[in-house]
Amino acid sequence: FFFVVCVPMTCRIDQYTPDLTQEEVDTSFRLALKVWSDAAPLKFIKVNHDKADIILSFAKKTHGDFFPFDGPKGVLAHAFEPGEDMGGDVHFDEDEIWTMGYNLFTVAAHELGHSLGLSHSKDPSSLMYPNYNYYNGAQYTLPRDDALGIQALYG
Ligand SMILES: CC(C)C[C@H](C(=O)NO)C(=O)N[C@@H](CC(=O)O)C(=O)NCc1ccccc1
Ligand SMILES: [Ca+2]
Ligand SMILES: [Zn+2]
Ligand SMILES: [Zn+2]
Repeated sequence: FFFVVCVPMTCRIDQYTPDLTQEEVDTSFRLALKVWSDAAPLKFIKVNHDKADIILSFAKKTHGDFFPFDGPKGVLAHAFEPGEDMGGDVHFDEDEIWTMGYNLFTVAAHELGHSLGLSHSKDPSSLMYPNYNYYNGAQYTLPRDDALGIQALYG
């Protein structure tokens, strides 16, 4: 028997999108976080004050980092690998039309993989594959490749 210590990560939603209600955004993010905390000893704590490990926000075009978004389509979002300040943060391209389940959950789950330290996978069936595949948030199970990846980091 070994005692698994959960790695606590604080999360904050900085900017919402007009495409969805606050409740829908919170739900999509909660489901996306759960994908990872179900696969590795991670604990996500939602905070509202400033300091947080993972800050999620929506932005368009140039938005304060060196990776301006590109308008509709193309890049949908990006995330920074774990670290100080912008480390772990996730930015969603506001020029996309964000919808419930269809894509906010999927993109958030993919981006959070980056926030936790995972890079893109070559396995086309993985969540961390560079190209977008639709997954339904309801009965989603993390592909094996991604589960192995996150356990290599936090298992
Ligand atoms: C070079 C980076 C900044 C490209 C960017 C990405 O991978 N962010 O994590 C991105 O938005 N990729 C698109 C690729 C594409 O348009 O097909 C994407 O849909 N990312 C979200 C995604 C990718 C795979 C599975 C689920 C969601
Ligand atoms: Ca875009
Ligand atoms: Zn950004
Ligand atoms: Zn990616």
